[in-house]
Amino acid sequence: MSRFIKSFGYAFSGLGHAIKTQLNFRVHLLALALVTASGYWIKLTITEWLWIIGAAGMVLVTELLNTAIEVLTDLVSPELHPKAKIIKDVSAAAVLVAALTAVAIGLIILIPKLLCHAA
Ligand SMILES: Nc1ncnc2c1ncn2[C@@H]1O[C@H](COP(=O)(O)OP(=O)(O)OP(=O)(O)O)[C@@H](O)[C@H]1O
Repeated sequence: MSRFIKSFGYAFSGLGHAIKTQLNFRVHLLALALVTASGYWIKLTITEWLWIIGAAGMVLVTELLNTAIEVLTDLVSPELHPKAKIIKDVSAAAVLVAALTAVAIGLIILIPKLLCHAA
């Protein structure tokens, strides 16, 4: 049981590292806070919340994996290397695709509801 609890500690330590070192991760958390506040204000349905949670989770997970991949790349290839560049660029592209998908989902859900609310 204590090993199980310890593994949570390691995971939270990783989360703390990403929050401390990754500006993008903090920006994603801020965006999530804003979407959550707007979601409460415009009273999203359960289905709409599920889409928002799924999209946000996908962005945060890819950002965490990107952070891990960057650190691993720096560890195994401290010197500049064309393959290290590809690894980091493709990993960053994964975050970009996840973020663009989340923005599209967010806009499709939020814009019509915000317009209805404002009218
Ligand atoms: N070892 C390397 N060899 C070749 N190109 C690299 C290497 N390290 C970084 N690069 C290039 O520089 C870009 C930025 O690298 P960097 O390590 O600063 O990543 P980053 O995304 O800015 O990380 P962070 O979010 O931690 O600032 C990479 O996407 C890659 O194109």
